[in-house]
Amino acid sequence: MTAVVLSAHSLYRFFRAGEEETLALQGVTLEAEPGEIVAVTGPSGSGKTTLLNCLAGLDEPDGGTVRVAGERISHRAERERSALRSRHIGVLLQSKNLVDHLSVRDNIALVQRLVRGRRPVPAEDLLEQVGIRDRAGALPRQLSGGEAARAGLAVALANAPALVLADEPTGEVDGETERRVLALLREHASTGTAVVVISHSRAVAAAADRVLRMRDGRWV
Ligand SMILES: Nc1ncnc2c1ncn2[C@@H]1O[C@H](COP(=O)(O)OP(=O)(O)OP(=O)(O)O)[C@@H](O)[C@H]1O
Repeated sequence: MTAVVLSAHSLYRFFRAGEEETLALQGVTLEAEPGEIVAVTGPSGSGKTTLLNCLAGLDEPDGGTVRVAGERISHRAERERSALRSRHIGVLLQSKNLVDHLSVRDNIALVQRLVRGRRPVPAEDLLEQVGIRDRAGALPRQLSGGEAARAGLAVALANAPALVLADEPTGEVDGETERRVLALLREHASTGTAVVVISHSRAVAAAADRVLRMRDGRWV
Protein backbone atom coordinates (compact mmCIF):
# COMPACT_ATOMS: atom_id res chain seq x y z
CA MET A 1 0.00 0.00 0.00
CA THR A 2 1.30 3.44 -0.88
CA ALA A 3 1.70 6.09 1.81
CA VAL A 4 -0.42 8.57 -0.11
CA VAL A 5 -3.56 7.66 -2.02
CA LEU A 6 -3.65 10.91 -3.96
CA SER A 7 -0.66 12.88 -5.10
CA ALA A 8 -1.35 15.85 -7.36
CA HIS A 9 1.64 18.02 -8.13
CA SER A 10 1.70 21.55 -9.52
CA LEU A 11 -1.51 21.41 -11.56
CA TYR A 12 -2.22 24.06 -14.19
CA ARG A 13 -5.36 24.37 -16.29
CA PHE A 14 -6.10 27.12 -18.81
CA PHE A 15 -9.37 27.68 -20.65
CA ARG A 16 -9.56 29.80 -23.77
CA ALA A 17 -12.82 31.19 -25.11
CA GLY A 18 -12.14 33.55 -28.02
CA GLU A 19 -9.82 36.29 -26.77
CA GLU A 20 -10.44 35.45 -23.16
CA GLU A 21 -8.15 33.15 -21.21
CA THR A 22 -8.98 31.83 -17.76
CA LEU A 23 -6.28 30.42 -15.53
CA ALA A 24 -8.50 28.00 -13.62
CA LEU A 25 -5.62 26.21 -11.82
CA GLN A 26 -2.32 27.93 -11.16
CA GLY A 27 0.09 25.41 -9.67
CA VAL A 28 -2.10 23.43 -7.27
CA THR A 29 -0.48 20.67 -5.23
CA LEU A 30 -2.53 18.29 -3.09
CA GLU A 31 -1.83 15.03 -1.32
CA ALA A 32 -4.24 12.86 0.64
CA GLU A 33 -3.34 9.94 2.87
CA PRO A 34 -5.36 6.80 3.52
CA GLY A 35 -8.10 7.58 6.01
CA GLU A 36 -7.96 11.31 5.48
CA ILE A 37 -10.93 13.56 4.67
CA VAL A 38 -9.89 16.81 2.97
CA ALA A 39 -12.49 19.54 2.45
CA VAL A 40 -11.95 22.08 -0.34
CA THR A 41 -13.76 25.38 -0.15
CA GLY A 42 -13.56 28.73 -1.92
CA PRO A 43 -15.70 31.22 -3.84
CA SER A 44 -17.56 30.45 -7.04
CA GLY A 45 -15.19 30.29 -10.01
CA SER A 46 -12.09 29.71 -7.87
CA GLY A 47 -11.26 26.42 -9.61
CA LYS A 48 -12.62 23.76 -7.27
CA THR A 49 -14.57 21.77 -9.86
CA THR A 50 -11.73 22.06 -12.36
CA LEU A 51 -9.41 20.60 -9.73
CA LEU A 52 -11.76 17.72 -8.97
CA ASN A 53 -12.17 16.94 -12.66
CA CYS A 54 -8.37 16.80 -13.08
CA LEU A 55 -7.99 14.59 -9.99
CA ALA A 56 -10.65 12.22 -11.34
CA GLY A 57 -9.05 12.01 -14.78
CA LEU A 58 -12.22 13.49 -16.30
CA ASP A 59 -10.17 16.44 -17.50
CA GLU A 60 -6.47 16.72 -18.36
CA PRO A 61 -4.37 19.36 -16.62
CA ASP A 62 -2.24 21.49 -18.97
CA GLY A 63 0.64 21.08 -16.56
CA GLY A 64 1.47 18.94 -13.54
CA THR A 65 0.71 15.33 -12.68
CA VAL A 66 -1.91 13.36 -10.79
CA ARG A 67 -1.21 9.96 -9.25
CA VAL A 68 -3.86 7.84 -7.57
CA ALA A 69 -3.00 4.70 -5.60
CA GLY A 70 0.51 4.90 -7.05
CA GLU A 71 -0.63 5.08 -10.69
CA ARG A 72 -0.39 8.15 -12.90
CA ILE A 73 -3.85 9.11 -14.17
CA SER A 74 -2.91 12.39 -15.89
CA HIS A 75 -1.51 12.56 -19.44
CA ARG A 76 -2.99 9.28 -20.56
CA ALA A 77 -5.51 8.23 -23.17
CA GLU A 78 -9.09 8.69 -22.08
CA ARG A 79 -9.72 4.94 -22.06
CA GLU A 80 -6.83 4.37 -19.66
CA ARG A 81 -7.98 7.19 -17.40
CA SER A 82 -11.44 5.70 -17.36
CA ALA A 83 -10.11 2.25 -16.42
CA LEU A 84 -8.00 3.73 -13.61
CA ARG A 85 -11.00 5.68 -12.39
CA SER A 86 -13.14 2.53 -12.26
CA ARG A 87 -10.42 0.73 -10.32
CA HIS A 88 -9.46 3.37 -7.77
CA ILE A 89 -11.87 6.30 -7.61
CA GLY A 90 -15.44 6.93 -6.54
CA VAL A 91 -16.67 10.13 -8.15
CA LEU A 92 -19.68 12.16 -7.10
CA LEU A 93 -20.00 15.29 -9.21
CA GLN A 94 -22.65 17.99 -9.22
CA SER A 95 -23.73 16.83 -12.66
CA LYS A 96 -24.63 13.51 -10.97
CA ASN A 97 -23.20 10.11 -11.68
CA LEU A 98 -26.41 8.18 -12.37
CA VAL A 99 -27.36 6.66 -15.72
CA ASP A 100 -30.91 7.88 -16.49
CA HIS A 101 -32.47 4.73 -17.87
CA LEU A 102 -31.15 2.37 -15.16
CA SER A 103 -32.67 1.83 -11.72
CA VAL A 104 -30.62 2.80 -8.68
CA ARG A 105 -29.81 -0.89 -8.12
CA ASP A 106 -28.64 -1.32 -11.73
CA ASN A 107 -26.54 1.87 -11.55
CA ILE A 108 -24.65 0.26 -8.66
CA ALA A 109 -24.35 -3.06 -10.53
CA LEU A 110 -22.94 -1.21 -13.56
CA VAL A 111 -20.10 0.29 -11.52
CA GLN A 112 -19.40 -3.02 -9.82
CA ARG A 113 -19.21 -4.91 -13.12
CA LEU A 114 -16.29 -2.71 -14.18
CA VAL A 115 -14.19 -3.76 -11.20
CA ARG A 116 -12.80 -7.24 -11.09
CA GLY A 117 -11.04 -9.07 -8.28
CA ARG A 118 -12.95 -7.38 -5.46
CA ARG A 119 -16.08 -8.71 -3.86
CA PRO A 120 -18.72 -6.03 -4.25
CA VAL A 121 -20.77 -4.76 -1.34
CA PRO A 122 -24.39 -5.80 -2.09
CA ALA A 123 -26.42 -2.90 -3.58
CA GLU A 124 -29.05 -3.25 -0.84
CA ASP A 125 -26.37 -2.79 1.85
CA LEU A 126 -24.99 0.33 0.16
CA LEU A 127 -28.49 1.76 -0.15
CA GLU A 128 -29.24 0.90 3.47
CA GLN A 129 -26.11 2.83 4.48
CA VAL A 130 -27.31 5.94 2.67
CA GLY A 131 -30.88 5.46 3.89
CA ILE A 132 -32.72 4.78 0.61
CA ARG A 133 -32.96 0.99 0.53
CA ASP A 134 -36.62 1.27 -0.43
CA ARG A 135 -35.71 3.23 -3.60
CA ALA A 136 -33.52 0.50 -5.14
CA GLY A 137 -35.94 -0.07 -8.02
CA ALA A 138 -36.52 3.60 -8.80
CA LEU A 139 -35.20 5.40 -11.86
CA PRO A 140 -33.08 8.52 -11.19
CA ARG A 141 -35.87 10.84 -12.44
CA GLN A 142 -38.22 9.35 -9.83
CA LEU A 143 -35.95 10.40 -6.97
CA SER A 144 -36.10 13.62 -4.98
CA GLY A 145 -32.99 15.83 -4.98
CA GLY A 146 -31.87 14.46 -1.62
CA GLU A 147 -32.53 10.84 -2.66
CA ALA A 148 -30.60 11.36 -5.91
CA ALA A 149 -27.66 12.78 -3.95
CA ARG A 150 -27.67 9.71 -1.69
CA ALA A 151 -28.03 7.32 -4.64
CA GLY A 152 -25.06 9.10 -6.23
CA LEU A 153 -23.03 8.53 -3.10
CA ALA A 154 -23.94 4.83 -3.04
CA VAL A 155 -22.75 4.58 -6.66
CA ALA A 156 -19.53 6.47 -5.80
CA LEU A 157 -18.80 3.96 -3.02
CA ALA A 158 -19.86 0.87 -5.00
CA ASN A 159 -16.36 0.05 -6.31
CA ALA A 160 -14.80 0.22 -2.80
CA PRO A 161 -12.54 3.03 -4.04
CA ALA A 162 -9.16 4.05 -2.60
CA LEU A 163 -10.14 7.66 -3.27
CA VAL A 164 -13.54 9.35 -3.13
CA LEU A 165 -13.93 12.69 -4.93
CA ALA A 166 -17.16 14.49 -4.17
CA ASP A 167 -18.52 17.87 -5.27
CA GLU A 168 -21.06 19.23 -2.76
CA PRO A 169 -22.33 15.77 -1.71
CA THR A 170 -24.60 17.27 0.94
CA GLY A 171 -25.76 20.28 -1.07
CA GLU A 172 -29.33 19.07 -1.42
CA VAL A 173 -29.90 17.07 1.76
CA ASP A 174 -31.36 17.97 5.15
CA GLY A 175 -29.28 18.17 8.34
CA GLU A 176 -30.04 14.63 9.45
CA THR A 177 -29.09 13.17 6.05
CA GLU A 178 -25.95 15.32 5.98
CA ARG A 179 -24.86 13.78 9.29
CA ARG A 180 -25.55 10.33 7.89
CA VAL A 181 -23.55 11.03 4.71
CA LEU A 182 -20.62 12.39 6.73
CA ALA A 183 -20.69 9.39 9.08
CA LEU A 184 -20.61 7.12 6.05
CA LEU A 185 -17.65 8.95 4.51
CA ARG A 186 -15.84 8.74 7.86
CA GLU A 187 -16.60 5.02 8.06
CA HIS A 188 -15.10 4.47 4.61
CA ALA A 189 -12.11 6.64 5.53
CA SER A 190 -11.51 4.47 8.58
CA THR A 191 -10.98 1.51 6.22
CA GLY A 192 -8.22 3.46 4.42
CA THR A 193 -10.15 5.42 1.79
CA ALA A 194 -9.02 9.02 1.21
CA VAL A 195 -11.78 11.55 0.61
CA VAL A 196 -11.57 14.94 -1.11
CA VAL A 197 -14.80 16.84 -0.86
CA ILE A 198 -15.75 20.24 -2.24
CA SER A 199 -18.22 21.86 0.07
CA HIS A 200 -19.39 25.12 1.55
CA SER A 201 -21.07 23.32 4.44
CA ARG A 202 -19.80 24.03 7.92
CA ALA A 203 -20.73 20.50 8.98
CA VAL A 204 -18.50 19.08 6.24
CA ALA A 205 -15.61 21.35 7.25
CA ALA A 206 -16.06 20.31 10.89
CA ALA A 207 -16.02 16.63 9.91
CA ALA A 208 -12.89 16.99 7.74
CA ASP A 209 -9.31 16.41 8.89
CA ARG A 210 -8.12 19.36 6.80
CA VAL A 211 -9.89 22.29 5.19
CA LEU A 212 -8.20 23.94 2.20
CA ARG A 213 -9.36 27.19 0.66
CA MET A 214 -8.97 28.06 -2.98
CA ARG A 215 -9.00 31.45 -4.66
CA ASP A 216 -8.19 32.25 -8.29
CA GLY A 217 -6.83 28.76 -8.91
CA ARG A 218 -4.47 28.69 -5.94
CA TRP A 219 -4.57 27.67 -2.29
CA VAL A 220 -4.86 30.61 0.07
N1 LIG B 1 -14.84 24.36 -19.90
C1 LIG B 1 -14.55 25.62 -19.56
N2 LIG B 1 -14.32 26.56 -20.49
C2 LIG B 1 -14.01 27.83 -20.17
N3 LIG B 1 -13.87 28.25 -18.88
C3 LIG B 1 -14.07 27.35 -17.90
C4 LIG B 1 -14.42 25.99 -18.17
N4 LIG B 1 -14.56 25.34 -16.99
C5 LIG B 1 -14.31 26.24 -16.03
N5 LIG B 1 -14.01 27.46 -16.56
C6 LIG B 1 -13.65 28.66 -15.81
O1 LIG B 1 -12.61 28.32 -14.90
C7 LIG B 1 -12.82 28.97 -13.65
C8 LIG B 1 -12.95 27.95 -12.53
O2 LIG B 1 -14.19 27.26 -12.69
P1 LIG B 1 -14.64 26.12 -11.69
O3 LIG B 1 -15.93 25.56 -12.20
O4 LIG B 1 -13.53 25.17 -11.49
O5 LIG B 1 -14.90 26.94 -10.34
P2 LIG B 1 -15.60 26.47 -8.99
O6 LIG B 1 -14.74 26.99 -7.88
O7 LIG B 1 -15.87 25.02 -9.02
O8 LIG B 1 -16.98 27.29 -9.03
P3 LIG B 1 -18.43 26.92 -8.39
O9 LIG B 1 -18.25 26.97 -6.89
O10 LIG B 1 -19.30 28.02 -8.91
O11 LIG B 1 -18.82 25.57 -8.91
C9 LIG B 1 -14.05 29.86 -13.83
O12 LIG B 1 -13.62 31.14 -14.16
C10 LIG B 1 -14.79 29.19 -14.97
O13 LIG B 1 -15.57 30.15 -15.69
